[in-house]
Amino acid sequence: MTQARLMDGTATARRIVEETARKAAGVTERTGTAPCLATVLVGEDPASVTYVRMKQNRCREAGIESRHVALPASTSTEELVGTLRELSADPGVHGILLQHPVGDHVDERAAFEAIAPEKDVDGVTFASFATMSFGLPGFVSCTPGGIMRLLDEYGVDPAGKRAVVVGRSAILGKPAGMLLLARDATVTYCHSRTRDLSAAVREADIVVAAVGRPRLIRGQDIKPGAVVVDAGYNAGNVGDVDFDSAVERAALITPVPGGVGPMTIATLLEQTVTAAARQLGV
Ligand SMILES: Nc1nc(=O)c2c([nH]1)NC[C@@H]1CN(c3ccc(C(=O)N[C@@H](CCC(=O)O)C(=O)O)cc3)C=[N+]21
Repeated sequence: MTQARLMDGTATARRIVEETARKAAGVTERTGTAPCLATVLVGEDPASVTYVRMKQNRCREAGIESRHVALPASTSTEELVGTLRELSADPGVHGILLQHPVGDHVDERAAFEAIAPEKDVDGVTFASFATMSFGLPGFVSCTPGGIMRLLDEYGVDPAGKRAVVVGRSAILGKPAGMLLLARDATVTYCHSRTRDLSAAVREADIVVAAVGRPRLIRGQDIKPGAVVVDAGYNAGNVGDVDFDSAVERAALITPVPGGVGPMTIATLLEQTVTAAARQLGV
């Protein structure tokens, strides 16, 4: 068996960001206002700080302004909701990203729901989940949206295929399965209560690993010729897939880093410019 072909998220994301930068410049030229993304971070978790900084850097490269709101770890649900409502009402802000996680004492769902749907460029609100589930136009969760774009880029049509999503989180596993379902895949969700995960994964034509368990999915569980998408983000840039063994069985596989991560950010930028264009009437 030959080794899998890599799905290059870095190169694909770079093309998307370049295209997004052209669109952002168009919006700025026609309206005199640059697209603006507000990033909200609760606490100082080093990984979250790094991710938010990467998002801001990509924004700058694409001609998107970013406005950062750093809140202390002690922030209450009410305070966070208040901040997000203000940003939702602020005409100078076109997109809002509340970095997950927000801390156990905060009601993250209540916070997400304080984001105006038209500014939900991270695709975390119930409104966005509904449109994703029905395959209707709207903002998609950034990592799942980035995954679908990468599959398209590499000619993978989910229709009729067995897709197994490992993980069911609100902004990753669950919407990833919904987007695959909307594209006519036969979707199975696996999670911490699944019996015989290996048996389920072995049935998959498309595997999306999104649990945050380093190297949980091994090559021996991959059906030969399957498409393997590693959406796990764990400390030290280790994915949820054991790449070295999986690459021997898969037909296509995403590396970590350089796979799903850059696509997540590219999707966020693209949706921010779309939101700005709509709000500015172009
Ligand atoms: N509301 C919310 N939306 C998110 O989309 C969101 C979030 N919260 N919380 C955390 C996760 C994680 N996440 C990543 C984004 C980019 C990379 C990424 O680009 N990683 C690089 C490597 C980064 C490095 O070199 O350190 C890569 O995979 O090539 C990784 C992880 C977005 N998330």
